[in-house]
Amino acid sequence: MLGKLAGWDDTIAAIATPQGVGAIGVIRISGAQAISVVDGMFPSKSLEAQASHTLHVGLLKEDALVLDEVVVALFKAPRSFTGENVVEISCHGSHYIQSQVMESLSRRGVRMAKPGEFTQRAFLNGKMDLTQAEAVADIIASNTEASKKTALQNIRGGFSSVLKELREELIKFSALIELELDFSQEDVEFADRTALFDLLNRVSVQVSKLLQSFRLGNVIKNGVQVAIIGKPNAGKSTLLNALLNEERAIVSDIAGTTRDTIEEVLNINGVLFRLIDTAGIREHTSDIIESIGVERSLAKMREADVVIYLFDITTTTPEELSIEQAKLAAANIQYVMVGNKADQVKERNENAAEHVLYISAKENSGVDELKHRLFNLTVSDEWNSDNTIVTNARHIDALQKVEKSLYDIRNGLQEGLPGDLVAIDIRSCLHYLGEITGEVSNEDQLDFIFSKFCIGK
Ligand SMILES: Nc1nc2c(c(=O)[nH]1)N(C=O)[C@@H](CNc1ccc(C(=O)N[C@@H](CCC(=O)O)C(=O)O)cc1)CN2
Ligand SMILES: Nc1nc2c(ncn2[C@@H]2O[C@H](COP(=O)(O)OP(=O)(O)OP(=O)(O)O)[C@@H](O)[C@H]2O)c(=O)[nH]1
Ligand SMILES: [K+]
Ligand SMILES: [Mg+2]
Repeated sequence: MLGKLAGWDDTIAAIATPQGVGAIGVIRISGAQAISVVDGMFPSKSLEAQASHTLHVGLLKEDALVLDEVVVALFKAPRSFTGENVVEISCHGSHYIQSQVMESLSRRGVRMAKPGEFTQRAFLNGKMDLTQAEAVADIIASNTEASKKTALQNIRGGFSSVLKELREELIKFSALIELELDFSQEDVEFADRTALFDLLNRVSVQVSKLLQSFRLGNVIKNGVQVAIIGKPNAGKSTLLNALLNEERAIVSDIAGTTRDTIEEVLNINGVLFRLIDTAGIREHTSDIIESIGVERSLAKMREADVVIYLFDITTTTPEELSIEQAKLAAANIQYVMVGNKADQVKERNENAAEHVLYISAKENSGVDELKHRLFNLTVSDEWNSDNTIVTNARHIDALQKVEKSLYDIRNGLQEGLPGDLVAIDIRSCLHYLGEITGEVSNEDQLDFIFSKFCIGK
C-alpha cells in the first residue's frame, strides 16, 4: 500500500511555525534526502556524520550567499516523528529568510509538503495509527484544558489501546466459532454458547459506553451551547456581562434592547461554554426588527445544549413561571431556571419556587453558583473518570456499524445460524474496528482525513 501513494518516498519541506510573527521560524524537512540536502547548505560540518537527535549551530548558505545563522536538529530514520530522516532548521523569524531557505531547498529537489503530509507519513510508516494521527490535528485545534487533555491521551494511544482490546476479544470470539465449525461436520455438540454470549455482551457493553461518551466528547471538542432566554428586561444581557466579567452587551431599562444574538465564550473548569445572549421574548410586538430577534432567540433555544431561563423575580408570578417551565420540559430542552434581581427582594419566602437559582446579575451574586450548575448539568461525573471519550464523528460512525454487526452476530447465534454465516458478521465487525485505527483504509479516505490538517503538520 505504501508504494501506491504517489510521491511517498520523496523529500518534503514546510514552514512549521506561523507566518509573520515570532522570533524563530522552524522549517521541517522529511524524507530520504533530508539530511544530505541540508548538509549541502551547511558548510561548517558534515551533518551526515552526526548522531540522531543532536543540535548544530552554523551558517546556512546558498553557494556564497549566507541565508542565516541557524540551529539544525537531526532525527535519523526511523527515529523521528515521520519515521524518515527529518531535519528541522530553526532560523530567525523573518518571512524573507524563511522563503529564501524554502527556495534553496526546492532548488535541491525538495518538494513543498501538502497539509498533513508529515503526519500522513508518520501513519504510513507505522509510527502511529489513524486515531493517533487524527489526535495530532485535534491537539493543534485544542483551545481548552479539556480538549488538549483528550487529544494528548489519544496521541499517546489511549483510544487505540481500547480498540485493540475490543479487537482481541472479537478474535477470541471468532476462534470459538471456528472451533465450532471444525466440529460441525461430525455433528458434535456446539462450543459453549454461554461463553460466546458472555463475550458478546462484554464487547457490546464496551462499544455502547464508547458511543455514549460522544455526547461528552462533542462538548469537549466543540464546547457547550448555552442560550440565555427570557422576557425583555429580565436582565439577560446583564447576566452575560456578569458571567464574562466584562461589559460586552448593552444593558438598559428599555425592553427590547438586545436585537440580535450575541455570542461569547467562557471557560468553566477547562471546558468551553458558548454563551448566547438573545433578544427578550414577548408574544406581541409590532416592531419588525424585534420580532425577527424573537424568532432568532427561539431558534437559539432549540439549538442549545442547555438553556438558562432567566426571569425577573419582581414581576414574574409563580403561575407564569410554571407555564414557562412546562414549555421547556415539553420541548425536551435541558434548562436551569434562574430568578434575577434578588437584590430587590428582602424576603423571598412567598416567591421562592423549587429548583430555581436566585441571583443578582447586577450585583454579581449567585453567578459562580450558576457556573457551577452549568458545568454539573452538562459535563457531569463522567468528566473526572479515566474512561475513554470519543470526540471524532468518524469514529462514532464506525462504532455504530460495529454495534450493528454485534447485533447481527447475537441474532445469528440466537436463531441458530450456521457458524460460517455468523463468522461473516464477525469479520465485518472486525472490519469496522479496523477502519477506526486505519488498519483497513482506502486512499480517498486517508486523503480526506489528512487534507484537514494545516501545512507543516
Ligand atoms: N521540534 C519539534 N517539536 C515538536 C514536534 C516536532 O516534530 N518537532 N512534534 C511533532 O508533532 C511534537 C513532539 N512529537 C514528537 C514525536 C516523536 C519524535 C521522535 O523523534 N520520535 C522518535 C525518537 C524517540 C526517542 O528517541 O525517544 C521515534 O519515535 O522513534 C519527535 C517529536 C511537539 N513538539
Ligand atoms: N436591581 C437589579 N436590576 C437588574 C439586575 N439585572 C439587570 N437589571 C436591570 O434590568 C434592566 C434590564 O437589563 P438588561 O440586561 O438590559 O435586560 P435584558 O433581559 O437583556 O433585556 P432585553 O435585551 O431588552 O431583552 C436594566 O436596567 C438592568 O440594570 C439585577 O440583578 N438587579
Ligand atoms: K433591556
Ligand atoms: Mg438584552
